[in-house]
Formats: sequence, C-alpha cells, structure tokens
Amino acid sequence: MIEFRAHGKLFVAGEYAVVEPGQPSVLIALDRAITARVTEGHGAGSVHSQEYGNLPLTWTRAEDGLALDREHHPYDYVMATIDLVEKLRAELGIAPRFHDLRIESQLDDASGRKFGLGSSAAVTVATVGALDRFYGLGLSQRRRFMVALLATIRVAPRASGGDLAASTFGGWLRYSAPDREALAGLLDERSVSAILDDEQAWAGFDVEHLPAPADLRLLVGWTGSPASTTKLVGVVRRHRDGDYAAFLDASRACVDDLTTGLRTGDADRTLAALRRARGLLQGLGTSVGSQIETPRLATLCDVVEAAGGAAKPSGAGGGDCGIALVPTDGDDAEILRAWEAHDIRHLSVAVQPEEGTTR
Ligand SMILES: Nc1ncnc2c1ncn2[C@@H]1O[C@H](COP(=O)(O)OP(=O)(O)O)[C@@H](O)[C@H]1O
Ligand SMILES: C[C@@](O)(CCOP(=O)(O)OP(=O)(O)O)CC(=O)O
Repeated sequence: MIEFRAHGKLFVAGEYAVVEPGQPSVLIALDRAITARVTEGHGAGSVHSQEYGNLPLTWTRAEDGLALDREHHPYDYVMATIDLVEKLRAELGIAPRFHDLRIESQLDDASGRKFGLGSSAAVTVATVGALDRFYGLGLSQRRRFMVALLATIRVAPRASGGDLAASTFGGWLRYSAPDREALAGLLDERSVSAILDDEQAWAGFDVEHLPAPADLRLLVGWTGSPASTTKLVGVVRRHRDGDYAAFLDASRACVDDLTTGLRTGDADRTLAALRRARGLLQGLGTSVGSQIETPRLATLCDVVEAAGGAAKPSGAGGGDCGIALVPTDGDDAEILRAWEAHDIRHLSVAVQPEEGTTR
C-alpha cells in the first residue's frame, strides 16, 4: 500500500497581503497531518473519508476525463486533485488505473470539527503525494506543490497557497504566491506539463526555509469556529483602496523584519514584528468593517502580552487560532490558566521539521 502524509499549518504573518502575487508571508507546518493511503481500484475509483460520512466518493472515466458522482458530492479539493493528476498522468503517457484513496485526518477533533489548521491544503498535498507514488510520476517536492496549487485554483481561485507550501515543505517558511488568476487562465488553454515547465507562469512564487526562533516557544490557542475565509477575503477585496496599498507595503516591511529577526536569532525583533503584524490585521479589520480580531482572539493575545510574549490571530481570523511566541524562560502555565478561564482551547501542536529543500 502507498501512503503519504501531509502536515497542517498556521500563518505567522502576512495574511491577506499574501493573496497578492509576490507579497511575502511567514508560515509554519504543524506536527498534525492528513494521511492518504492508496490501493488499486477495480472498475471504478473511490475516496473514503470521514468528511464524506458513510458514502464514499466514486468516479469512473469518460471520454473527456473523469465522470464524477456529482449528485452526492460537490467538486471538492480531493476530486479536483484527482482530476488534475489524471490529466498530468495522461499527458505523460502513463496508463490509466483505478485507485481507492483512504483519507485520515488529525486536523479535526473526533466529531469532525475543524481547528483551522489547513485541512484543505493537507488533503490536497497528501492526495498529490499518494498519486505521484501510485503512478510513478516522479514529481519533485516543488512540482508537487505546483500541482496542488493548480488543483486548489479550481476550488478556491483566490487562495494564496501558503497553506500548501507549509504542508509541502515543512518547518518555518517565507512564502509568496504566483498569480493564480493568470494560472487559472492557462489551465483552460494549456497542458498541465506545459504550465509546470513555464517558469514565467510562476513569477511571484517564492518559498524559503527560515530558522526556528531562538529563545522563543510557540503556543497555539483555538477560539471557536470562524466566519468563512472566502467571505472575509472577499470583503477585503471589495475594499481595495488607497489604504490597501499602504497595508501591502506595511505588511511587506513587517514580514521582512520578522524574517530578519528569525534569521539573526533576535528574539526581541521577532516579538516586535509579531506585534506589528497583529496591529496590521487590526487596522485592516477596522478599515474594511469586518472583525478579524474577535474579542476572544484579543483576549488570547492580551494574556500573552501580559506574560511578556507576543501573539496575534493566525490566518483569516474571525475566530479559529491565535499564535503566540513566548520567551523560553517565561511561565506558560500562567498563560494556559488564563486561556482556559476564557474558554480558549490550548492546542498542543509543535512545528513539523522541514523536509528537503525548497529549490
Ligand atoms: N479529511 C478530509 N477528507 C476529505 N476532504 C477534506 C478533509 N479535510 C478537509 N477536506 C476538504 O477541505 C475543506 C475544508 O477546507 P477549509 O474550510 O478551508 O478548512 P481548513 O481551514 O482546515 O483548510 C473541506 O470542505 C473538504 O473539501
Ligand atoms: C486570509 C488568508 O491570507 C489566510 C487564510 O488563512 P486560513 O488559515 O484562515 O484559511 P483557511 O484555512 O483556508 O480557512 C487567505 C489566503 O492566504 O489564502
């Protein structure tokens, strides 16, 4: 049996700005993953996951591609990924086979509730990885990311792909996105292989490992289910005015500072950059009239500040996780007690070490 694990993620800085091609962000991969296991299928393909309840998703082949059971399942991340990988397989002249894919997630709790740890990205990267091995496509790590992003564009055209990068490359990462609108256009016109080979099409995409912060510990708290990320990104899009350009500049400067803090092992600079990143998201929320930092996320952060650390919402906000960095000689117990008193759930996650190189 073939198995592939892909990790969850959290944004550290650069959210919202990162949806613009070339705008930098910082992310971490987490030691919680989604596993995709694949075996030979017979007469049809299937996908089993708690996400689909008791009814597996099934597909067969039609003359012009895959024939999906759309009545029971929407065209989701897994299906978009299978569709794209099958297209690439055909382009490479590899014979078609059916496969049964089994997905297992550590990114939800027992009831299937999501913590905002990047399950859509992890399931996409895990599916690409498992099918790459199943068909022997020989994709490099970088190409697996690219295929995952092309599949994601079909489902969430505005997503930055930062979560896919964290899931693919692991560790602490600096990431900026290519132009997904342009890539979406190319997907209608050209073969997948031609797009993967065209360096120009990926302008803006950059990913680089960063060292973990010196003398700082990571803490993550979950504040409850958020508003829809797609909706929040849409709200920000509709408010792109003069302030937005200033926000992008400030976000870049902040991410650059964070990058320097990490690279030079400067804990004070790293903490200061995280605080600035929190302020930028607060300002963005105010300027678009949408709450990115909810009252509970504010409490999560304030508790950490009072204990000498720095914290901010991670990702789109409106709920979900806050991320904190605290000096290693500080008292975590005090923070965790205060979080608990405010009904903020501490998630015991750690950073998943980097895998391979990003080049
Ligand atoms: N275990 C899984 N099996 C199949 N698909 C999954 C699984 N987990 C997540 N997904 C896909 O990802 C989507 C959730 O994405 P999203 O709401 O963005 O959550 P997250 O913030 O965790 O990425 C689901 O609707 C589904 O399409
Ligand atoms: C706003 C963003 O920059 C970050 C959103 O991060 P989240 O981690 O909150 O998103 P989902 O897991 O997909 O719900 C949008 C993006 O980068 O695509």
